[in-house]
Amino acid sequence: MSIKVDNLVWKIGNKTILDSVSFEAKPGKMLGLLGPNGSGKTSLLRLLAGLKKPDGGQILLEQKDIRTISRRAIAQRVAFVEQHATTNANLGVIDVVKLGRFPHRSLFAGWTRADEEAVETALERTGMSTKRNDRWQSLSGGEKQRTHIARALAQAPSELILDEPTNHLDVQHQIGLLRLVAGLGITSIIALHDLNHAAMFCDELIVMKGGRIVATGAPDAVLTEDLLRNVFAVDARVEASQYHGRPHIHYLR
Ligand SMILES: Nc1ncnc2c1ncn2[C@@H]1O[C@H](COP(=O)(O)OP(=O)(O)OP(=O)(O)O)[C@@H](O)[C@H]1O
Repeated sequence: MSIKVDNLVWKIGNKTILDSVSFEAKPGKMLGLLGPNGSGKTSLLRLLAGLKKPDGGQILLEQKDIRTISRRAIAQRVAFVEQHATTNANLGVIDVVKLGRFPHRSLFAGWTRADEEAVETALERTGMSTKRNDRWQSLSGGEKQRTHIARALAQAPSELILDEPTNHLDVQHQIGLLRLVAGLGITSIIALHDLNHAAMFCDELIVMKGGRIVATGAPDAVLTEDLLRNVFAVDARVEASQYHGRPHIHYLR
């Protein structure tokens, strides 16, 4: 068990945003978080990253309640890329990526070789090496997103949480990013809107609707025609892809 969520409840005022949410993210596996707009994906991810406190239930990180773990200790193992991630406007790409090393550095230690290597590898893996000296403000939406992902990778996390990380990326970089995350071998939880991409790359899926989990399991068990109709309100046909064996959804016109 890497992250375990038990009967989680989160409210804003009187409104219940997350209700009785329970699941496990297995070590080293890629868990896809799906659901229509407003179903609670971002809220759940923010709680998992320790940015919000639950009103009920608990989140366990390696069997320890997240409320008993310090912010710094959480940041040393959990990296979170938010959906509308922004950053201080005057930084260069390399400065943003270096921020990922912050949780690992002690007050008096200088910049180490390990810090340098983590930053270089992260820039390389996200295809941002050649843009290292560019200013944040000069980047395209997709390049900003890739820079934030590089920052998260530089953090060398054991759990990586990504909120719609592909939403600004061209198709090459969407596939590249999903392939990268799938190949990292760390526990990842990733909110996605593209159900075919989720089916192709994720080991397991969670589907949310109205703040509750309505389905969990392997992509072929979860992505049924009934679920697509009932949860996403689309008519579709699902077949096993002859190219990758995972489910492939054909939406009907
Ligand atoms: N600060 C807030 N005040 C009131 N309601 C909120 C607030 N933040 C989120 N909500 C509500 O919580 C619900 C879940 O929102 P959330 O952003 O978690 O959904 P989501 O599944 O990530 O949606 P999307 O796919 O559109 O990004 C929505 O109904 C939203 O209106």
